[in-house]
This record gives sequence, structure tokens and C-alpha cells, in this order.
Amino acid sequence: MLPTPSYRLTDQQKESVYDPAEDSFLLMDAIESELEVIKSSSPLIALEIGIGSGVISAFLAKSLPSVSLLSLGTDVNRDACEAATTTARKNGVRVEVVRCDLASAFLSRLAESIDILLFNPPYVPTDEMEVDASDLSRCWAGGARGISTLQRLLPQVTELLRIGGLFYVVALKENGIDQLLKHNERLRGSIVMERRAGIEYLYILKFERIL
Ligand SMILES: C[S@@+](CC[C@H](N)C(=O)[O-])C[C@H]1O[C@@H](n2cnc3c(N)ncnc32)[C@H](O)[C@@H]1O
Repeated sequence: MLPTPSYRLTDQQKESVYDPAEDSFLLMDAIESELEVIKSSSPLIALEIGIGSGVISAFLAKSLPSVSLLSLGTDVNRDACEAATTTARKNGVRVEVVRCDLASAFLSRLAESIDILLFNPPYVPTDEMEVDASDLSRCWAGGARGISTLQRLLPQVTELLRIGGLFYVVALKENGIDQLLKHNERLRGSIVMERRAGIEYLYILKFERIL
């Protein structure tokens, strides 16, 4: 296992920025297991939505030392954007972080040009009111079936990915894995990794844009 990038949240950031947990580690494990696939796709641009502390993007960039990757990240939380920028600097990688909703800052600028798209979304099934209640609730509250935020992104995935591009996303069993895998005929969905983490059963789903 490649080491987790070092990161440190300030006292203020600890109040609202997601501290990497089992879901973050599972996504990093999946990236590591997919490294040869990722390398063989000759990636130039990676975008992580909901970058949080920045460890995932730093991990990807550090795992591909010989690739000159343009690493981009977004988050709605201002403190997360700052934390991710600091994490990248601490780990000697460059990640351009933009505060915006989902991938909105890149939709027209980078249409159909993203090679690797990553998202560890808020996935816990909750009341819909909790989804955007605060920066902290945006870390975990997923609304009905836990996919309210992810569902807003899904129609944009083919607008962002180039053909052959890859989207890795964390999902919970209760999110409806079979339905997610088949949600778009232009994306070939598969399960890359799955693991029980306490009361959660987590998956890393991979979607390859085929059309
Ligand atoms: C579960 S945390 C994941 C953080 C980090 N990527 C990780 O894996 O440790 C979800 C992240 O998504 C962000 N987020 C939630 N809704 C968002 C939205 N609509 N647009 C951008 N980021 C969002 C949250 O602020 C939070 O940083």
C-alpha cells in the first residue's frame, strides 16, 4: 500500500472539513489497484469533486510520478478548498482547487476532456433537508437513498469525461448499486472494490465512457 499523503487540518477546518475515513481509504486502495489501468489510459487531466482534505487527489498525483497530470479539485466548502491546497503543497504535488458546486467551474472549459474523475460523495440516506444544511452535513448527508448529490452529477459525467475516460465513485449498498451501474448506456459500470467498514458496506464503482 502506498502511504496516505500527509495532511493536517487546522482547528477551524476540523469543524467542517471531512477527515479522511474508511471511504477515503477504500477509494485510495481502489486507485492503487487500478494504477496500471489508469496509466495505460495515458491520463492528462484528473478532476476530484468534493476534494475535502485533498488526500485523494494528492494520492493520485503521487502515484503517477512519471505522468505530467493536470490535477483539479472542487468543493463547495471554502475551508476544504484551503485544506486541499495545503495538502497538495505539503506533498509536493500541484492541485488546482476551485470552490464551486460539483464540476460547474469546468463544464464548459473542459467539456469531454477529463481522463480521471473521482468523487467520494455524501452518501448516507437522510432527510432531504439535511443535504445542504451546513458544510458539515454536506460531507455525509445524501438525502433520499443517499444519492441526491450524486444524482445531480451523473448527467454531467459524459459531458466531462472523454471517451475512454474513467469515473471512480464511492457508494453505499443502500444507494442501489445495480441501478447506479446501469444508469447510462454510454458508461460501462463495474465494481472495483467492496468492503465492510463498521455498519457501512462500501463499494468503489468504476464507469468507463464507451460512447
Ligand atoms: C465524504 S466527503 C469526501 C472528502 C474527500 N474527498 C475524501 O474522500 O476524504 C464529501 C465532500 O464533498 C463535498 N461536497 C458536498 N456537496 C458538494 C457539491 N455539491 N459540490 C462540491 N463539493 C461537494 C463536501 O464538502 C465534502 O468535502
